[in-house]
Amino acid sequence: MSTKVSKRLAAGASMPAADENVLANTQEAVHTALTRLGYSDTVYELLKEPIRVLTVRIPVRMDDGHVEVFTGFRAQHNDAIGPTKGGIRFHPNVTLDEVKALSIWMSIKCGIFNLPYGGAKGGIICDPRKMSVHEQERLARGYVRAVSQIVGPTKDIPAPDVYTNPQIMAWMYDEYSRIREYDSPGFITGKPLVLGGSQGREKATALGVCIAMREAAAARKRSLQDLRVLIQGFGNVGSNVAAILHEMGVKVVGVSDAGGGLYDPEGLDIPSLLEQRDSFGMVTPNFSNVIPNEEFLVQPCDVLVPAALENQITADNANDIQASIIVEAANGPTTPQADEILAGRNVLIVPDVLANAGGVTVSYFEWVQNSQGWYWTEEEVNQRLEAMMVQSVHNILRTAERYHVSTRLAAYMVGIKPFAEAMRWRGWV
Ligand SMILES: NC(=O)C1=CN([C@@H]2O[C@H](COP(=O)(O)OP(=O)(O)OC[C@H]3O[C@@H](n4cnc5c(N)ncnc54)[C@H](O)[C@@H]3O)[C@@H](O)[C@H]2O)C=CC1
Ligand SMILES: O=C(O)CCC(=O)C(=O)O
Repeated sequence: MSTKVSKRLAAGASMPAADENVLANTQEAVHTALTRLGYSDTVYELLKEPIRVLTVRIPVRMDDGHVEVFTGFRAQHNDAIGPTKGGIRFHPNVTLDEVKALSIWMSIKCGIFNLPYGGAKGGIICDPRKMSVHEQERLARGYVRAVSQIVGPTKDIPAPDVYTNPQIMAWMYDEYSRIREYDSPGFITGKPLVLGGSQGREKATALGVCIAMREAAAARKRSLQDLRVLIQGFGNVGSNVAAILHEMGVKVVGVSDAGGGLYDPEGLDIPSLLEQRDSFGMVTPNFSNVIPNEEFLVQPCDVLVPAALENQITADNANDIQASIIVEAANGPTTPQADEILAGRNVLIVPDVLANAGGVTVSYFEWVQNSQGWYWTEEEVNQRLEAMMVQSVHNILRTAERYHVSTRLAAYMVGIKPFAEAMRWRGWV
C-alpha cells in the first residue's frame, strides 16, 4: 500500500475496516496501475477523486403527510474523454465514499470498452423497500430537480443500479424533460422500451457476465456446460444470469438474496424461482430451507458469481471459497486481502470492471440510438455486445500475462490509460 493511502487510512478513525474501504482500495489500485504504466503523480492526483461531487438534500412529502428529507449524491469522476455516465443507487447504506469509488469504477469500465464517456455514479440514502410507489416517484423526481444543473445528455447520463429500475428511469426522464422544456431521451438510459429504451438493456449486464464466464472457462480449458454455478444476489443482474445460464443448459446450484441462500447440488429449478421473485430480488421468504448468507459463498461450486453488494468476499471467507473461477457481476465484491488469498490459490478472477460492463455498453447503445432516433433489434444489440465483451476479456487476459500482473491490475491498467492520455492531450497534466 502506498504511503499516502496508508496515512489516509490511519487518520480516518470513523472509516470502515481498512480492507473494506472501497474508496481507499480503488485509489490504491488506480495508483498502482498508473505507476506501472509510468505516469506521474500529477496524473494520479487528478484521477484519485472525482472532478465534481454534488451532495443534495431532497424533501419528500410522504403518504401520511409529513415531509422527510433524504440525502443524495452525484459523483462525476473524469470528463476528459466525454460526458460522464453511471447508475443511481437507492440503498440505506449509500455513502459518499462508496459513490465516489463507484464513479471511478465506471471510468475504468468505459476505458476498457473504449466508450466515449468518463465514469459517474449517484446514490440516495433511502430504503425503497419501505416506501410506497408514490413516495419513490416523488424522491426520484426530487433528485433530478436537485442535480439537474450538472446532468444532461452531453454532460452526465444516469442509469439504473441497485434498487432502481426502468420505472424510476422513466420518472427521472420525464422530470428532466419538463425542467428543460424539451424531450430528452438521451438524458438517461435503462428506460422502458416505449420511452426510447434499448432492446437488450435489461439483460445486458447479465449477458455480459455469462459471455465473460464462458471465455474465462475456456481459458481454463473448461466447458461452461460442465460447471456448477453459485450466484449471490437475485436482482436484475443475478436473476438474469441464472435465467441465461439455465437456457444455456448450465447447472445453477445456488442463488441468494438479502435474506439468505438456496442450494441444491443437483441444480435449482430456475424457472420456478424466477416466477417467485419479487421486484426487489427477494425469493427466499418463500422457502424454509434457507442457508444463512455467511455460509452461502462457501458452498461447493466451480464458478461463483457475486451479484449483490461490495465487500462480500473477504479475508474471512476467501480460503473457504470452493470456486476456481469468480466472475464479479457486482461492483467491488472482493477486498484486496481476499484478492491476494484467491491469487495464492490460483482462482481465476474476472474483475467487476470487466465482467459487469455489458450494462454500460448497452446503455451506450441506447444513448446512440436516442441521438439517431434509429432503433436496433435485440439481435443487433446482443451481437455488438458479444463482440465487445469477447475482445475485452481477451485483451485483459493478454495484458495480465504480458505484464505478469493479476487480471484486476491488468483491467485497471487498460481502463485508466485512456484517461491519462486524454488529459495529457488536453494539456491538463
Ligand atoms: N443493474 C445493472 O445494470 C448493473 C448492476 N451492477 C451491479 O450489480 C450488483 C447488483 O445490482 P442489481 O442486480 O441491479 O441490483 P438489484 O437491486 O436488482 O438486486 C440486488 C440483489 O442483491 C440482493 N442482496 C442485497 N443484499 C444482499 C446480501 N447481503 N447478500 C445477498 N444478496 C443481497 C437483493 O436481495 C437483490 O436480490 C450491484 O453491485 C450493482 O452495482 C453492475 C453493472 C450494471
Ligand atoms: O448503464 C449504465 O450507464 C451504468 C450501469 C452501472 O451503474 C454500472 O455499471 O455499475
